[in-house]
Amino acid sequence: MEFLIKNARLTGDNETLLKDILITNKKITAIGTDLSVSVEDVIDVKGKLVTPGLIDVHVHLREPGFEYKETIETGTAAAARGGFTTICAMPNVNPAPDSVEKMQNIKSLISKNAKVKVKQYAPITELLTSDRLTDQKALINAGAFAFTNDGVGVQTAATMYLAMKEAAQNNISIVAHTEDDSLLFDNGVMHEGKRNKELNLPGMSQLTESTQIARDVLLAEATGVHYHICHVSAKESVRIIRDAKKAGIKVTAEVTPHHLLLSEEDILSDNSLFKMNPPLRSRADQEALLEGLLDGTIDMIATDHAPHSDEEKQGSMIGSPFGIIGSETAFSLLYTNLVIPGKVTLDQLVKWLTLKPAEIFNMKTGRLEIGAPADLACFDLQNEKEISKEMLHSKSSNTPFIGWKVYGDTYFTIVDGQVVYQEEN
Ligand SMILES: NC(=O)N[C@@H](CC(=O)O)C(=O)O
Ligand SMILES: [Zn+2]
Repeated sequence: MEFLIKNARLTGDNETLLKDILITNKKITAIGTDLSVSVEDVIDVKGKLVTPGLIDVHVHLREPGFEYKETIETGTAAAARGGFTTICAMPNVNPAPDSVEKMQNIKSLISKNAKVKVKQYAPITELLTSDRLTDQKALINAGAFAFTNDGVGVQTAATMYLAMKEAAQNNISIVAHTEDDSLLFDNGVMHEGKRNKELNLPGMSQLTESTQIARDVLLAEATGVHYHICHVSAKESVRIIRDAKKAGIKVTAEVTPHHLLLSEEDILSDNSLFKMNPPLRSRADQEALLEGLLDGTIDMIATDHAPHSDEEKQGSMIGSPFGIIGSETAFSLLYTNLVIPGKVTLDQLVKWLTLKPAEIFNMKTGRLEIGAPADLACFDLQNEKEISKEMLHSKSSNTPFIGWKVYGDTYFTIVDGQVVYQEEN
């Protein structure tokens, strides 16, 4: 099996230099200008951007247990539609994969239904909410990618400490949704700041996040584990991570597209499409996240694709679940709103979505080089599109970005040399 992608713009090269990429048996086998090979299968992309397939270390596929929101099939179709070729699935499904048997069940659903590469997280503790640690060694043998209780924070320092000690020995990462429930007062639905008061909605303090990060970086230092922080949202968190990195602690962090592109000020009314955890914070927090990404404090961008049904996500924030989808719009939104205005470069954006997660989580993909797996994405930077419900492949459409106009929509996505998404005309 051999095919050729012609006239691709690659990051790192001059915009006008176009290259050809040869794919043989699932691998990239040649990259060059005017590759003179005779293959039958040729896609001429006419100067469109070709990148390594994007990597998303934070998605919710909802299967098993919540198939009305998303399935492995629709969630991976959404990932492919967004240019993602490797995604890491969170364990807050039902039942959560906290035993070998449950992990094997999810792995077999993935091998039957996934359209892109899926790595599966296992819980840090049984049921995600108990203080009983899962059997890390057994779950690693069953294929666990890393350990996280995402959706909820690990509430006691002792539990986190013991989990980290064990993970350090097993040479595996602890990935944390940081939220101290004891600092959550009155069932907050948005950032405790200016706008929640104007809208008369209960707030969630940034302290729930930043204080738990402070605790955890010290535990990470003591145990030597690799500690990765999910969806950082507050400027205080950025400061702690920056200091922890300076101190040589093995901490890494991700930020979502929505926390980079929106703040509480964009919430004009009580609309559940703007409800996510952590919430959109202040303009100063939003700016600190971009600064943190630019100076290397924050390592990568991850979507936190969190589908919920229309019924669940209509009306008020009060009573609706936290979370918005993100796989399909991440690249185009970030390209349009960060690269075009010159806040970040295209090379930086692509690295935060490919090489950085690959390096930190030891993945072979995420690189466009000879010998690498033929996981590729192609984006159309020339034509503008409006984000609409109809274009989405996810089962859900809970995103506040519907109606936004973007450049950089996905043209095609290739996994192991197979086209898994192609734009329809
Ligand atoms: N981010 C969210 O608001 N929701 C996520 C959970 C999570 O990632 O914390 C979900 O599972 O819906
Ligand atoms: Zn989370």
